[in-house]
Amino acid sequence: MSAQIIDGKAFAAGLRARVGEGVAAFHAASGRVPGLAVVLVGEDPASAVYVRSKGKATREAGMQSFEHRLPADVDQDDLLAVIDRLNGDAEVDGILVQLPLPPHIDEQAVITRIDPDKDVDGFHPVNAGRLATGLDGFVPCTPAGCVMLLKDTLGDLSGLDAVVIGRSNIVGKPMAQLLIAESCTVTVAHSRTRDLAGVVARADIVIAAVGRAEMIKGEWLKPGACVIDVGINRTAAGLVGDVDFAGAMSVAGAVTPVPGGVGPMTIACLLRNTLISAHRRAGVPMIETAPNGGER
Ligand SMILES: Nc1nc(=O)c2c([nH]1)NC[C@@H]1CN(c3ccc(C(=O)N[C@@H](CCC(=O)O)C(=O)O)cc3)C=[N+]21
Repeated sequence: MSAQIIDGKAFAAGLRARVGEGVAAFHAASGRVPGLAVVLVGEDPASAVYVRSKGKATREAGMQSFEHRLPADVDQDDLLAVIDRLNGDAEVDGILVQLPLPPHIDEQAVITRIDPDKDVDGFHPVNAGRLATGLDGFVPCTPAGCVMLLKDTLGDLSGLDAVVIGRSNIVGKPMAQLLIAESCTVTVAHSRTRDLAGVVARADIVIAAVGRAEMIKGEWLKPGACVIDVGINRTAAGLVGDVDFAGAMSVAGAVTPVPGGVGPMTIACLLRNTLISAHRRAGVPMIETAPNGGER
């Protein structure tokens, strides 16, 4: 038996096309085009690639892309001044500061400086609090994309056992919040979890976000489980996820590939959040772009 491969790349292309239609409708209603500002500090090649593909996707959706490149040794105060300027710029609906930042910069101070109502990454503590309490805000893009793929694959998630492996502020914690909101029974596992294999064995839904190549083994899975692999690990053998893909394929019901799974959804959800922000800031009601509801 072989699992269904969840085609995140195709789903994300559809979502980006609908966001593009939403951009055109917003332009017709408001006379302006949504804008996303991306700030890149330093010249890390992987980050530069991501920033370039975000800029390209932003323009393809009909939005404005503002790119700010700062040297690796930039003063924290100068970076904060750039954020202040973007916070006050009416053309900018979304601000993304590419992470990680160089070690001399206080990442939390930078994230907290972004206007929560332009924080399309959903990393500001105000947005984390809104998500935890069920208020409208911005949901982090990777977990939002994972929920869309889960609903597309499984339909209603209510009552399912979900295990989130990883407890980062960016993926694991917001992922758990979203699954709680979908009425799953949620377990959050991490590096100190005892008997990870035993925890995974009970799960109808497995979200792997540990950042360790092929750590989650196919034999651990409950037969028929839906496996969402958030990992992107560069190895000698190429790009691999946090899940042993071949092993998972012979036990699971459905699996996301790496690449072509969660990654493209992250960018599509970033564009969707920017469109949502533009509508909120202009006071224009928005037509839903996610096929299965999407997240706040
Ligand atoms: N403030 C901030 N927000 C982010 O959302 C953010 C960030 N910082 N720092 C870096 C990570 C990483 N990230 C990815 C986005 C898309 C793919 C993606 O599209 N991947 C493709 C191609 C992978 C490849 O070939 O390299 C795929 O998985 O199929 C991957 C990774 C966003 N990040």
